[in-house]
Parts: sequence; structure tokens; C-alpha cells
Amino acid sequence: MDFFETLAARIDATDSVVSVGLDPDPTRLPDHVADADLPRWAFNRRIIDATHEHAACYKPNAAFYEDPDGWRALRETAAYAEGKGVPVLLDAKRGDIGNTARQYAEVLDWVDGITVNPYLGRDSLQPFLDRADKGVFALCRTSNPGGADLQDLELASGEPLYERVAALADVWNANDNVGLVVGATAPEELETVREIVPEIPFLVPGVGAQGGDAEAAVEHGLASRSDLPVDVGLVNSSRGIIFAGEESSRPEDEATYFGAAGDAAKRLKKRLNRHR
Ligand SMILES: O=c1ccn([C@@H]2O[C@H](COP(=O)(O)O)[C@@H](O)[C@H]2O)c(=O)[nH]1
Repeated sequence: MDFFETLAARIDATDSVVSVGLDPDPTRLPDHVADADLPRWAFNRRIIDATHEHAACYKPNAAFYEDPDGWRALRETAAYAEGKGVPVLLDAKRGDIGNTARQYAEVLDWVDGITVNPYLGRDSLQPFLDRADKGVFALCRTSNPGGADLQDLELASGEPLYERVAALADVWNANDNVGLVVGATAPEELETVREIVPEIPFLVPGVGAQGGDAEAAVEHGLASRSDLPVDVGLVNSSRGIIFAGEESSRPEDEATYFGAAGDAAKRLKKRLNRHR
């Protein structure tokens, strides 16, 4: 099965489009995992145990693993998620000249999909696009406040740059493995991008801690593809799920702390499903 077939099957099985972001900020890890050999892996394992029923995918952000122990934690995490039947999308935002991109794309040997930064152009994406069975999500209109600075700039044709990226996604999609990253904090742009590319699935970050529009995320983030049994796409929350335990009634109790993450994932799933 290719990435979007696998994802559609997972969405169908869990009735969930929630992507659980695994961003184990070392400064926020609870005492429960402090003595572990690899605290980030110990944390992620407990989060996966608590949330996998409600997770359409896991999205570790590479920034939280870029050191030798971090890389080990990431590999353990990816293998564990896979053992639970949950696809893993590495949020690495890769983009470099072709020779380097070929090396970056090797990571797809052990994750199911990746985010890429398309602003170096097609050759920087080709090694990823060539992996037909893997998902490749290109940044289109990001969720951060500065996302507008460059992505909204008008080209000579009058269209904003992010719209051109959306149109190019269709061109890059020869293997049906391309998705786009469009933030929930930009609901009008989400709608516009959906009109440009009706069949491209989106990864929509920005609900939860960034306060984005969950309804728009679902309404425009999911794509109907005639070859897939359900509408497919992902709505991501990272801190809002994995650190929900900080606000729980007894954060010092391990079961309560991690149970809160499971509850947060379930709540987000239900909230999103009201708009599906
Ligand atoms: O436009 C983008 C692209 C990626 N992200 C990433 O998603 C998560 C969001 O984390 P929250 O804690 O839910 O805010 C994080 O890894 C970002 O780097 C994004 O937010 N916006």
C-alpha cells in the first residue's frame, strides 16, 4: 500500500484524522521519565501507549531529536509506532540541492512520510517524490505569524506565492504521494488552496497551542479521492496533546499524567469529527 492508502485505512479504522505531534521538549519532560536511558523515547512510548487508539498518524518534529541520543530516541519511537500500526510522518522540512536531497531522502527507509520545504524547487524534492510509496508534504502556507511575510507575496501573475506552490503540487504528484502543509491559523488560505487542488491531502498544523481554526482544518484539510474509501488528510496537535498532563489533577501520578494525553487526543478527535 502507498502512504495515502495506508493513511486512509488508518483513518477508517480509528475514525480519526488526528496527527499527534511528538515534540518532546527536554525542558518539559516529566519526572516520570527522568531516569530513563533515553528520556525522550521513554516519554514517547508512554504517549503512544496513551494515544494510539485516536491517532491517525504520529508526527515527530526532527528539531527535537537532532543529537545522537535524540536520533536513537526517534528510531525507537518510529519502530514502536509502526508496531502499533500507526504511520509516522517525520516533520523535517527538508529542502536542499539534488545531491544532498538524495541523502536526506534515505530517512524514508524507516518512516512513512516527510515534510519538505519546496522553495528550492523541483530538483530538491525529486528524491522524495521518487519514493512512490511514501508521503511527501510540501510547505505551502505555514501556520506561524511570519508565514505571510514571503508566502503571501504576489508574483508578477498576481497570484500569491503559496498559491503557485499549491498548483505545482499537482505537477509534482505523478506518484499520487504529494500532500501540502497549510496552517489552521490561515483559514481563508486553507479554503483557497483546497479550491486550487481538490484532491491533494493536507497536513494542517496550528490547532491546539497555536489557536487555529479546527472547523476550517477539517472542512478544507481533507481531500476526497475516488480511489480511497474515506476523505484523507491530517490535523495536527503536538503540545496540546503530549503535555496535557501538566494541567491534569495529579501530574505527579504517572497514569494520570499520560492518561491526560489520551483524553486530549480523544477530545480533539471528537471535536474534529463534528465537522467531518
Ligand atoms: O506551518 C507549520 C508547519 C509545521 N508546524 C509544526 O507542527 C507542530 C505544531 O505544534 P503545536 O505544539 O501543536 O503548536 C510543530 O512541530 C511545528 O513545528 C507548524 O506548527 N506549522
